[in-house]
Amino acid sequence: MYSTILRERSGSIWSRLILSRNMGGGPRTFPGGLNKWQWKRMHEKKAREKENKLLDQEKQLYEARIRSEIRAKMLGGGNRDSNENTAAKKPNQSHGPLSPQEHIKSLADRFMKAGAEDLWNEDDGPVVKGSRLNRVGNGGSRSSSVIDVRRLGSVGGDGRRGFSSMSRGGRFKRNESSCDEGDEFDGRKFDTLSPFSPGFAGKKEKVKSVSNVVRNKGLFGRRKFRKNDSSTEEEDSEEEDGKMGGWMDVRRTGSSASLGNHDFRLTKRVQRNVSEEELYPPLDINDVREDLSKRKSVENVVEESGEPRDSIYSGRRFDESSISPLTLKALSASGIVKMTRVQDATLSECLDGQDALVKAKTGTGKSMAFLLPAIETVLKATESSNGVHRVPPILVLILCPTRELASQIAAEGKALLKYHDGIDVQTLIGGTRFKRDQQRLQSEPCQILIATPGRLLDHIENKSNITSRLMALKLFVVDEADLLLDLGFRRDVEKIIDCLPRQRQSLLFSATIPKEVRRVSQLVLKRDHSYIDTIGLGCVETHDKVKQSCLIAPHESHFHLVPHLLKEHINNTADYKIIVFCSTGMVTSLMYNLLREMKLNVREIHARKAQLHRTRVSDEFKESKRLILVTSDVSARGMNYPDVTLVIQVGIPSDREQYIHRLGRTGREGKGGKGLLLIAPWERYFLDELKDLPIEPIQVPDLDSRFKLEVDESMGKIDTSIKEAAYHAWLGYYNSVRETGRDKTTLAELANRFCYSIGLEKPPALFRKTAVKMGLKGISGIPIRK
Ligand SMILES: Nc1ncnc2c1ncn2[C@@H]1O[C@H](COP(=O)(O)OP(=O)(O)OP(=O)(O)O)[C@@H](O)[C@H]1O
Repeated sequence: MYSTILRERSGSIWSRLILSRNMGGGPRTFPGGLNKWQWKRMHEKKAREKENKLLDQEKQLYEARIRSEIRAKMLGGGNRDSNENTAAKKPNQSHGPLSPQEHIKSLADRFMKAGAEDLWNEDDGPVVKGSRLNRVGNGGSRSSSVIDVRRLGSVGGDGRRGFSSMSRGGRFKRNESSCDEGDEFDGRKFDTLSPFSPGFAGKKEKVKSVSNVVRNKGLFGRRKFRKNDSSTEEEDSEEEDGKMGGWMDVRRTGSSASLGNHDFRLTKRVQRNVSEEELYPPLDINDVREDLSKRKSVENVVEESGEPRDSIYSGRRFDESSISPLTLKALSASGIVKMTRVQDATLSECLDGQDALVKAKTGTGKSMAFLLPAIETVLKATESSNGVHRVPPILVLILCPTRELASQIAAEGKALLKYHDGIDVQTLIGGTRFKRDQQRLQSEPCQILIATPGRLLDHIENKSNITSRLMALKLFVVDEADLLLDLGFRRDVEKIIDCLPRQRQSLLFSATIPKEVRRVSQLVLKRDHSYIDTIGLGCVETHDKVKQSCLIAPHESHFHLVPHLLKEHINNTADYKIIVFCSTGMVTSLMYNLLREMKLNVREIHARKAQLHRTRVSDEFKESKRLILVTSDVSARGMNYPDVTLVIQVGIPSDREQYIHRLGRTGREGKGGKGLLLIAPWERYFLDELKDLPIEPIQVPDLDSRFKLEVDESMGKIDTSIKEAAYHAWLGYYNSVRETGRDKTTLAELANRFCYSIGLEKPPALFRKTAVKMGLKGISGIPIRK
């Protein structure tokens, strides 16, 4: 009956349409009171949606088919295709439109630029015991390898490890992704790459560990990864600070959510369920011996140079190198004569035009290690060019994660260019007007550009003439490379790389280079790049002169303990300079307000603050003594605040690397310092990640009741909205930490304890949508807004 009515109704509509069309001009109104164009647009939209849905379904089916195919091969079906040659002869055998080989080839095309083509090969796929390993080994014959780093990789003895652990849904590495407010995470999904994604095989690289040059023959297992599905702040989408990602579980890890107007920091830490040995099989003992003996001989050289063992300097002087006299003049004007070890180890390699991945401890002069070759590159290119450009091309591009760091590197570059006429450095960073950037780039052309990825990409995508100016690029530097190649930034970096010429030199620098980053570094670097590690095998990334301690105390006592610890340090250190790191911007803000109420000399920096404020405070903190800076992770990387005497980290950092970078704000240029990690008993598990670092546990100090009262009174004076925002941020942060995020009831309890400890009478309600996203709807203790 309904269908008859419908037919009748639709019939009447169509007959009316036809009738009116015959009358000319078409109907004035369509069903629902829509006009002709609205009606047309509605149908177009519906068609598009349908098409997208179909495409999505098709994509999912395709991926599922490939996954099951791989799983089948891994779980005993391996024999079916054990002969890779056979597989190679039968493309399209069972993968519908694309065989794995074709698929890899298509991915290879995407990444096909100098150095990246070898991320992929036709053999990529489930590896059969022996055969692949042997082939890779043979392929590596031209290497003068000391350590077969291939064995570090996930393709181990049975040749299937990396892949099999993945296909089992295994986790690879904790995922760390933390974003401070204003990051670019806002709701963007970083989609899953194909199961074949970063599968790297059979590659070579030179590995130079202070002295020893080792060829890395390829350490490449497979990873499937997905950026956290997290949404954060809406405010400044360009802000990159604190934007971090990490390798993830094959499955989506934890839940995360938008916290509306509250800041958010996302961390997913995924515990391994495959052993370290399984992922990174042990090195051959002979290789290690050879490596160590080489290292010893270099250490002797360093000792012979007259520099103390723990000195950051190598003993070589800059005037012994081939850098230009004008740069030398600028160096000596700044009182810089001797090279640090990282500068010594990298300078000749970088000046030779080699690609390099460089690891050196925090505060040892990495910026200068890439700025000096950058200047030489410009000099060389300008000499050889005929100088006919109306606007000089950008010859050097330096990418770094935060605005403050970009400005700092630019200032250092300008100091080195003091006596060079006609060479200039510019920055492209968020927090400034886009149009103004364009005008500045036009009116004050530069050869060296220092940029944060988001803003540079904005310029590239908005078709300002930056893309054409980048066509002549000679040198591409990525500072804090592990962070920029991690998932939070990698897509942007990939897009930027797509705009750069293939013929270029690339340098990656960081104080921490996890093995995973070594693997993906080939997205940027050429196959034959050097790996220069001035820290060395078996040595820790932190400085001996920095005394590290850990204090484990209930979370609700942290707001009492921090002022106590600060006062204690201030009383014992005449020229104190302290940085307090908090987990999110809004918690930073709360801590800042508390310390200010307690009449401490304190400043705050986090991504919620306007750029003008951030720059002003950062500059002030650089120059000052007897000052406390409370900050989120925007200050964790690269910032060179001289003479910091103490770094306090409140709550667990996003990962081991972040702990090292935060700690690295003290003990710079070979000086001493102190670091204190303040965590709650239930955060103790994080210490496992730091177990190789010399961290001393310390006793929880006794706080007298008068002091506690003083803190409570000061807390009482803080605006409730700041506390509520801090509670939400806290909840968001720990909800996204895997260990705490998966047990929502416990999380709610912990959050409530935090809430009472900051003087809130009851937990502030969450938006329903937010609670749903966070998986907290219906959890007792989590109030929802009506
Ligand atoms: N050869 C040198 N002699 C004296 N001072 C130097 C030398 N090289 C660099 N410096 C100074 O050392 C300080 C730290 O350098 P820089 O910020 O480049 O360290 P970094 O290794 O990049 O640290 P991070 O890992 O935290 O980014 C700076 O003030 C820099 O000017």
